[in-house]
Amino acid sequence: MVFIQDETGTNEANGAEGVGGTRPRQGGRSFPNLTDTLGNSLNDRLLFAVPKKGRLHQACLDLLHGSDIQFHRHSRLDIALVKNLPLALVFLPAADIPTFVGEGRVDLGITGRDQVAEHECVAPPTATTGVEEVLDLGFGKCALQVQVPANGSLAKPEDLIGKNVVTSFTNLAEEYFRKLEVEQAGGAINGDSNGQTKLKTVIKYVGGSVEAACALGVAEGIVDLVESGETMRAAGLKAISTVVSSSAILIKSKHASDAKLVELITARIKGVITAQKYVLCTYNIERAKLDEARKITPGRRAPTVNALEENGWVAVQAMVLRRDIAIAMDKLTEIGASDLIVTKIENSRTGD
Ligand SMILES: Nc1ncnc2c1ncn2[C@@H]1O[C@H](COP(=O)(O)OP(=O)(O)OP(=O)(O)O)[C@@H](O)[C@H]1O
Ligand SMILES: O=P(O)(O)OC[C@H]1O[C@H](OP(=O)(O)OP(=O)(O)O)[C@H](O)[C@@H]1O
Repeated sequence: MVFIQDETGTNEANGAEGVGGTRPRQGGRSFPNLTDTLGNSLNDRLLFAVPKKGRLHQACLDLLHGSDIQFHRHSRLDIALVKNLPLALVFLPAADIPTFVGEGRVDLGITGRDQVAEHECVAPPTATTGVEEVLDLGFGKCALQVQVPANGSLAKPEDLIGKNVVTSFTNLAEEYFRKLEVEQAGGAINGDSNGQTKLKTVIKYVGGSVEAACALGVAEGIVDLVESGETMRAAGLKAISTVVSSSAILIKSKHASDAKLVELITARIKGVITAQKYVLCTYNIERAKLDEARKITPGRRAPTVNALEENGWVAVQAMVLRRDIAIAMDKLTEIGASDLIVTKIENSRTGD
């Protein structure tokens, strides 16, 4: 349960500084379970939902740290007041974050794109509800895939029609097999009394260890997340189709209460993400080779070039994608660059 206590009797909101300040409580948001003192302070704060456990949790904490969002989370409490911004963090399961943000109860959130897609199957966005994607955070990359026993007879998703499929993503799985069944029936399948098409495929929910379902005889196939593929291989499964590709995303509500603060947090997070993606490469090169060198390290806008005291030589500095740096260094060395230095970027603001 999400709740908060004021253990010290102090109102930490009074210490909040910076963007935002005291704002009127946003429309429709109420926290009946909160004590008065901290309830008031929460209503003056932007609420930011963060996965409380699982694969995205630590990466989110690192991102908050890099963005200088300072907080102390009391043990067992799912809300933490941020010390240096009018912001409160709400620790929730990744699967629930699209609901809270989509209904405007929480302003910002980080979750997987797969979780947003799963939520939108049952709560399609309207003009006033639903989430808006602000940023792709570049971590938590995985794919929700249809998987079957590697040495079995099933080879394509259509082979699972009418069979048992186990998943934690029942909405996406239902939507996926409904489409397949409609396609197989040439566009028409029997409707039930609500006009909803009746699925032949049986979709069963399990909360975790989905990969065990086939070996245990609960299902002929599963719909589950794959990153490295190790879990799938170890369970003797193979992927036969991808339902959704996912990564962690920053989302916001359509009613976010403090647009300026949302912008500031987005800029900080973007700065940290960019810093993680790039390194700074500096080297010396003969001016005659500068054009070639610029092609290898074009920088984000352009490289910085400074004249060296030594005649005919320049010093170059450029941001290079971390994943490309080894090849760039090989190529620079080949054309005669010297004194190559690669530096980690701690933080950044790139202005785009
Ligand atoms: N193997 C993975 N690699 C990368 N990202 C993943 C992986 N598994 C899950 N994710 C991402 O993390 C999100 C949360 O999944 P996870 O299973 O960690 O959450 P949880 O169910 O809250 O935690 P737990 O499984 O520990 O109870 C997923 O929706 C997906 O976006
Ligand atoms: O392709 P891989 O790198 O092996 O990752 C895939 C596994 O990761 C997730 O489960 P997780 O380990 O989070 O635990 P869970 O089974 O309890 O959900 C997912 O459900 C797969 O089981």
